[in-house]
Amino acid sequence: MKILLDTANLAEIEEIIQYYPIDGFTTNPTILSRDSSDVPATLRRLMEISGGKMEIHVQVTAAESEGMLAQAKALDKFVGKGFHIKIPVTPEGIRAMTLCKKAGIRVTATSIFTPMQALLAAKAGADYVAPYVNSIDNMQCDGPGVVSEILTLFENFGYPTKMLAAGFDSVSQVLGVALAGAHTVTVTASIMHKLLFHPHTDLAVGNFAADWKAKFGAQSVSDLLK
Ligand SMILES: O=C[C@H](O)COP(=O)(O)O
Repeated sequence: MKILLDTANLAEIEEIIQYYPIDGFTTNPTILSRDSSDVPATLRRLMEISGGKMEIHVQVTAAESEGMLAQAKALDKFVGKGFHIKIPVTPEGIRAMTLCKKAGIRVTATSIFTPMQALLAAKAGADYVAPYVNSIDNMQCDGPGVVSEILTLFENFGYPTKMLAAGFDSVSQVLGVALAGAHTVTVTASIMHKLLFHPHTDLAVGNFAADWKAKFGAQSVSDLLK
């Protein structure tokens, strides 16, 4: 399963990529307006970090399909390898997805809340669909369940479209979509840390260090081999 970071906060990103195996970045207009005062510079830094090996998802800001296609073409030329254009599943968006696929641009259908929205995006040629798991949960529906239904639809009809589950607020939601078979998830920095954290891991590591120090003091295990 691929793990992307749902942020354009470069300080956060630079810290996280030192520790975790990250496969790319997703942004949207809200994320970029919150995290960036110079969008081309932010994208350039993401491209440097990626080195052409990671996914970079950037969303259209146009409301109609021709504008979406023009923005997708410009962004695709700017970002290059790993670029995906994010397009919401409005009627104009579905039309834009078909146009972008004809232009050879990889498409992530976004703002998805129902299996039928995902099915229409897949029919329009989307490479990824991005349902917002926590928002679906908060509408008293089942976010991971919707992800699972979408994957069943893709399997039923043989669509190659992949799942990019997004909009998480808990580790259990990420586990839920992973168990459902999501190919990729995008998470905030905070969720990324929580995927690993467990107090008993910290306790165990602390106990190992204390037991070692009590017997061998400051010597390390490799010091003993000398
Ligand atoms: O780009 C999509 C975001 O991951 C959605 O997150 P949100 O549901 O927390 O707004």
